[in-house]
Amino acid sequence: MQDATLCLPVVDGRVLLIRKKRGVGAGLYNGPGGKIEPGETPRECIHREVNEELRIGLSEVEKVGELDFVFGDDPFMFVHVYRASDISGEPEETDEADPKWFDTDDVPYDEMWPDDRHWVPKLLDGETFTGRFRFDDEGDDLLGWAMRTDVEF
Ligand SMILES: Nc1[nH]c(=O)nc2c1ncn2[C@H]1C[C@H](O)[C@@H](COP(=O)(O)OP(=O)(O)OP(=O)(O)O)O1
Repeated sequence: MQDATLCLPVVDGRVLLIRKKRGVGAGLYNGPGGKIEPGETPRECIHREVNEELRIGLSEVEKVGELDFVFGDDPFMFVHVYRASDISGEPEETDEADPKWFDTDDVPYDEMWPDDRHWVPKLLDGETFTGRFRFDDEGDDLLGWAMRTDVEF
């Protein structure tokens, strides 16, 4: 099972997403983040990834969720989800990511992973959650999901 992180910065009624240029989910909008490296904590990972992908810092970072993705019968990725209430610096386009701010009531769910419409609204509402999402073998279609809210991390 691959461990990874995601962060959604939410500042002044807008959420910062990236159009991913390569890797898993390339072409989709997503929160910045990536795979946890050996010896790294999830928190260290999210700060490194956000700096690498957007050249910004995060502040007031809170863990809000854990997501378990399964492709077919195989575990695919376990993702630690963070929400940041502030950033430092101006998001820049890099060879990994193109940043874009969206109003929190205008999130582009049709251009995101299909699970996102189930958990991103909870993050935006200030809820905490765990979720398990089962896709087909290729990871294209979401076949089933279960979530819990009000989880302590
Ligand atoms: N179903 C899903 N829904 C979602 O919102 N984010 C998902 C997801 N499945 C994977 N992700 C995210 C989690 C994590 O932030 C990211 C992992 O993508 P990558 O493997 O491209 O990561 P890296 O940036 O570490 O890649 P490389 O450095 O290119 O190996 O994709």
